[in-house]
Amino acid sequence: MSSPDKLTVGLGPRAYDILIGATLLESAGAHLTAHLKRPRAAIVTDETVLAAQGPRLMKGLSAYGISAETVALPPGEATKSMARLEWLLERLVELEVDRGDLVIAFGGGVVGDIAGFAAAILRRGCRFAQIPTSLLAQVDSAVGGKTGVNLPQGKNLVGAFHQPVVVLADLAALDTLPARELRAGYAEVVKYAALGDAAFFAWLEENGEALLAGDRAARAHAVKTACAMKAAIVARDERETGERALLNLGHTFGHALEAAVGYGETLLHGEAVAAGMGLAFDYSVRLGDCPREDAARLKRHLKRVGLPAGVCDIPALHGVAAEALLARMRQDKKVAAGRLALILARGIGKAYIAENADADSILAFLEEKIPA
Ligand SMILES: NC(=O)c1ccc[n+]([C@@H]2O[C@H](COP(=O)([O-])OP(=O)(O)OC[C@H]3O[C@@H](n4cnc5c(N)ncnc54)[C@H](O)[C@@H]3O)[C@@H](O)[C@H]2O)c1
Ligand SMILES: O=C(O)C(=O)C[C@@H](O)[C@H](O)[C@H](O)COP(=O)(O)O
Ligand SMILES: [Zn+2]
Repeated sequence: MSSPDKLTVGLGPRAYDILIGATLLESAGAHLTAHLKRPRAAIVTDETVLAAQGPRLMKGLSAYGISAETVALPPGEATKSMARLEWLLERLVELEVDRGDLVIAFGGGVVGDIAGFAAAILRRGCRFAQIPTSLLAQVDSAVGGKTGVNLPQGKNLVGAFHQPVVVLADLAALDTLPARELRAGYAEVVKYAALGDAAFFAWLEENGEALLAGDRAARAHAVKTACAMKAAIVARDERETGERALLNLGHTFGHALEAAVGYGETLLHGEAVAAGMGLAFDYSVRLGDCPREDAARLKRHLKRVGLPAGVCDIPALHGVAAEALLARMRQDKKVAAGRLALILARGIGKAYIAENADADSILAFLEEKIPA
């Protein structure tokens, strides 16, 4: 059994390791023991993950004498709600989870975001660990400490920065992830390449399809590359006062698309981000900042793996009012003093923060991009 790869998120007193390997669920107890004050943990998961991967984790805890209480949420984006958060907090209180205990977020980004937020506010703050089981969570959401839930008006509008104490990314868990979910997670992988690493983008063009088809080595490379990039950015800008906003590439448009269709199966977060990246690159071309060929190359790759590259690829959004999307974009957390900020690109691997983006020009752009 080979030992896992280790990266560190260098946040001083809140620094933590990201372990990436193929048998981390079976050895979870070994990696969690140091963080436990008693041999007991509260696992927050969803019903699908519990059925697909739960037995591996339970074995990996009981082998080290750790008992676990489990709270299973319904799967899907709709779970990231205030109502479900209250329900979860009440379950954790019933289980007498205290400040000395560890909450384990075991699942995709939905579980990680809501469980992390619950840990952040339960008894004014409990520690939590991330055990991500989706590609999206392994490459992005489990790292960096953004936690929260959605409001009907917008994504992640309520939340907190709360860092985990450790991240265990088990690549074998991805073997049971449905193909559509894998592809949605792949969009965030493309995001890392598109925002800051042109060589990684070229690697994805060569290896992306193999990664999606199950190539474990390719998955390991993608998880390590994305996590290393995210860890470095988060260590420099934990609370998104500057460069961390680059991780929002595709999200200002994407979150508006997600909220417009309602949170659920119609449009997954990763799919919305893929379409949002296509829009961000196209808008950059329109401003004269990005070569047309780079936007075309990005969109070609997204479409080749089956992801949407714009509103035209999302039938549920055809005919949506541009003003309605812009209104949702105005709820974005990067808005400051009423001014919109967008993450745009000067080319593949060259994202930048465009503060004070022009609302009229965005509206005209959206009107052009939304099919009737
Ligand atoms: N906090 C952050 O930094 C951050 C970053 C990116 C995305 N997010 C958030 O993450 C969420 C999306 O995460 P996601 O794509 O993981 O969605 P998800 O959590 O809904 O998981 C996707 C689906 O796959 C299932 N699943 C997960 N792992 C599985 C496995 N190993 N085997 C079988 N089924 C499995 C889940 O039950 C779910 O149905 C969004 O809410 C998004 O806003 C947060
Ligand atoms: O970690 C970050 O920072 C990100 O922006 C990662 C995004 O992929 C993620 O979807 C995040 O939740 C979006 O953050 P938000 O602040 O726009 O809600
Ligand atoms: Zn995202």
